[in-house]
Amino acid sequence: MLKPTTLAMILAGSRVDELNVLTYYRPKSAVPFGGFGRVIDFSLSNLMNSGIEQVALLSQYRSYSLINHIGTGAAWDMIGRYRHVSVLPPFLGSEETDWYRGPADAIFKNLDYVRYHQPEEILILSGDHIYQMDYQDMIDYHQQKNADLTAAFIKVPMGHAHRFGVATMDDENGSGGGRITGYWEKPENPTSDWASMTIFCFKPEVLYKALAENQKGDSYHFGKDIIPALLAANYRVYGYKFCGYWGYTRTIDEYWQSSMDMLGPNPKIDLEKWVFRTNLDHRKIRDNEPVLLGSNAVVQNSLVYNGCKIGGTVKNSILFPGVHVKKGAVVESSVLFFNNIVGENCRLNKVVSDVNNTYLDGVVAGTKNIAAGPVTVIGWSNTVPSNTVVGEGATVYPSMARGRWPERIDPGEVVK
Ligand SMILES: Nc1ncnc2c1ncn2[C@@H]1O[C@H](COP(=O)(O)OP(=O)(O)O[C@H]2O[C@H](CO)[C@@H](O)[C@H](O)[C@H]2O)[C@@H](O)[C@H]1O
Repeated sequence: MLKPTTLAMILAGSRVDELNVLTYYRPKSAVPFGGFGRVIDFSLSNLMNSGIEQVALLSQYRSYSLINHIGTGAAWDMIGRYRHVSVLPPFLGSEETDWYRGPADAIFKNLDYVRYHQPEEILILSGDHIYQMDYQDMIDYHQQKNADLTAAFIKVPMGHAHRFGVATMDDENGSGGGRITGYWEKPENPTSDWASMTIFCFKPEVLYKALAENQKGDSYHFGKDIIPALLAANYRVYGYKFCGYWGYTRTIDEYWQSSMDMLGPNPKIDLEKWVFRTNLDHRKIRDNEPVLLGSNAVVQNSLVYNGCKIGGTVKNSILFPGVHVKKGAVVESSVLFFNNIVGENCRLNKVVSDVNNTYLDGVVAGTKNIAAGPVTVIGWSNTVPSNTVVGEGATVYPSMARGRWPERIDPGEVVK
């Protein structure tokens, strides 16, 4: 008999078209974030800090980097007799050979796994977001209300509400939350600015029944299908209000902004206060030598991880392990993933650069207007020839063959 407890199922499946080249080879949850980790580390660290130790991850889109990153789960202390993090990719069933048709279907297809754990409650959450939250507070609220489903909501600017599932609650002004009185999935003209964070706490029997019913339809989403069905059947559906920071990072601009939110004198994401863990063995992060600052190096307001070598100037930027910035080069307001090499006298402004990119000497990439100009994105494994100019807001796809590079890439151009 297993210990009855909370079982967490992390939805880590999707590609997210708006992040284009960053999710070309990996799901959004596996996108590097914060100078040494991945987006998924926020959910996993939240679970660890909330004392939730039975975790499964559902992924079907190019899961390789995610599986590698999770490893044994030891990074989040999730290894032991009653502690684990399992990756559940789609499988060939005994009768059918289906991919997950949507998040609700992904959970449905793994219900035997869920039932085996005999959870007291089931926490379903997206692995795609940047936030620090104690799920235990939400579970306490769920139990206190004797709710069938509790979903977490955060206030967003009204102008953005159409991008989310939004709800009205019967205790609009209360601090905790309230019973949900109306729910709309990505409505054209929203009447509420409380956005669903895709964090759900279910009573197991209610979830099992709702997912079985949902299989009769042809759409398999929690926001679009499951919540409205439960509300229509008069189940006890509650909203839990979250007041902390939430980085949605759905677009490149949001990804860049959330990264910048880690800098400054009062970062919005404090990795120290709420313990943040990542797998230090993945990509051998643990083995990186100390940062080497050359005699002319200038580093201001930046996160620079071990394994970096700086000979030039780095301002308001995030450098993952193994980044080299050679002498005379200036990197400003940029995020450089693992093992980027920035050659002499290069200038990178507001650039997000995926892993293993090399900028040969004299490359100029990005905007002159850091405050308002667009982000420039360079997909992984590119070697940018000397003196190339990459215009602001350009997107370069991964692994552009050497030699095919134009001398100049125009602002906003997409190069494949
Ligand atoms: N086949 C699959 N297998 C496994 N995981 C999968 C999957 N397909 C998607 N996922 C994951 O499920 C979560 C929800 O993704 P969706 O694409 O269904 O919704 P979207 O993110 O647009 O909006 C949602 O997220 C916003 C922000 O939380 C809410 O406001 C809104 O109501 C909600 O629909 C994501 O974490 C995604 O990675």
